[in-house]
Amino acid sequence: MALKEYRDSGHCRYSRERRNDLSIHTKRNYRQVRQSLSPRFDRSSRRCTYEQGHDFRTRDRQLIRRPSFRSTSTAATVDNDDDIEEESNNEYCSGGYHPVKIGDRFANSRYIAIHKLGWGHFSTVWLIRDQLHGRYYAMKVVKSAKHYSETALDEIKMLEKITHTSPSSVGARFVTDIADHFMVDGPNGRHVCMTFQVLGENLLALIKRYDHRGIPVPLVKQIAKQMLLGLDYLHRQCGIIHTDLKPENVLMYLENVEDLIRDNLDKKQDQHRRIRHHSSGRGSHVLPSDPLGCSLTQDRNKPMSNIHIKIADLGNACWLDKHFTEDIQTRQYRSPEVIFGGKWDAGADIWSLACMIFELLTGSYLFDPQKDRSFSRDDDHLAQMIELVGPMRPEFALSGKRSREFFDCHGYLRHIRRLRYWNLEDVLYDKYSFSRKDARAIASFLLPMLQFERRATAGDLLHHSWLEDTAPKLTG
Ligand SMILES: Nc1ncnc2c1ncn2[C@@H]1O[C@H](COP(=O)(O)OP(=O)(O)OP(=O)(O)O)[C@@H](O)[C@H]1O
Repeated sequence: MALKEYRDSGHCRYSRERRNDLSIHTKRNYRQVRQSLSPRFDRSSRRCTYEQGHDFRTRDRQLIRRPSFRSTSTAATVDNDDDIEEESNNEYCSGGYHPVKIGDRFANSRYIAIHKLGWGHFSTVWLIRDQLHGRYYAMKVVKSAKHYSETALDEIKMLEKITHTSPSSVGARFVTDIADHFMVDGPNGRHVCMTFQVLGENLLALIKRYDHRGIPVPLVKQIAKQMLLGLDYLHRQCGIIHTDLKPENVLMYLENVEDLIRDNLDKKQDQHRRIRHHSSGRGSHVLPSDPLGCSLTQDRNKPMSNIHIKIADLGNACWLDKHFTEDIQTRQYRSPEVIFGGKWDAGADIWSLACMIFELLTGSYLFDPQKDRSFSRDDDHLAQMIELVGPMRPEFALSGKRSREFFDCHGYLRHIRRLRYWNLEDVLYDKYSFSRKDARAIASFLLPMLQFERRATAGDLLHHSWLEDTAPKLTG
């Protein structure tokens, strides 16, 4: 079965299909309908945003603050997915990407471009060598248009806060920090550049490696613990909310990365030389992303027993006390308060984390709402949440700027009246075949993160019994 077909899109969708033979919900239409992307420009935050429509089972999920609707990772290149494999040559234009060539020098010749690691809508990412210390870094070269540069400058402030607040605290190990930043001038304008530690594949690649059947529980526990330590550091010590947590934005850390890079470079250089020669002849700027992360993880069939992750891509992050936009979070990981325009805080990240952990355990989205003739994608999303977690207090449901679009004056959903409850423990047991004991333990860990109000904090969750035997051990 094709990977794309295999990956289902949320247990609730299936549950409705299964249970609603004659109900109004049978009218919900789950055909794969691609809606056109409709750009909205958020003037208050100077950020262009996109709402991507129904596009389930594609690898990449919508991104909000930046006009970013597709990015690719090294893993995508290797898996030959049906994603767009490289950035568009058309975006090498004024305001767009900087045309980096292998061997180009940056920051007064301190850094030299070695090869391409990946790209996003916002930037291209390059392996560079620091000529001063002989170390390797990943360099993000951001598009030059004003809103990209301004967003990147905000990102740098937050990355510097992360880097300097308490680098020796255990949580800091699980969040990406910044090594250097500088500007580069080129034919398409002035570009912000940032350098980072070189990391490996993202967690979506790991989900794929396990054929979307779920990552082994001990590995998921390690990821959950590290994510919570990282988030506790981000939220409590740095005062930062990530706002776009999802498997794509969590990268795997590589041991002995410098040695691995050196081992891999020789064989790749020939290939690059050929590609550079080939592409320059046609006036193309696009070099293929090198699947460095994949080759560096070496034997992909070898069972993994330990994992070390880093929370990455702070490009959509904001301060606890200064939000740049109210349009946050990728659809499937979006919290209810964000959907109905209520107040949100660091708890929004905790909601996303619960969705992410469920996905790591099962290979499926926790929520993947779809629109239909009689209800919107937001209506369906809120309905799925209530079906899983239980009813919302009317005061909570009606507390947002957009609440009246979705809820009547009693706090009931306006457009979807008939709900079928299916609690998380039963979903894990019935649909995903966890034992009753495991299902209960997982649900007891995830449900405090899915509370509509008084959601657990990262610090609270670190002490949950589900993570008791998982490293790193907490002191004190
Ligand atoms: N530190 C790193 N080490 C290795 N590869 C990296 C690193 N950072 C980013 N990459 C690679 O570059 C790709 C693009 O990075 P990233 O997603 O941060 O870019 P972006 O322009 O912010 O994209 P997006 O459209 O996702 O917002 C990643 O998918 C990954 O493959």
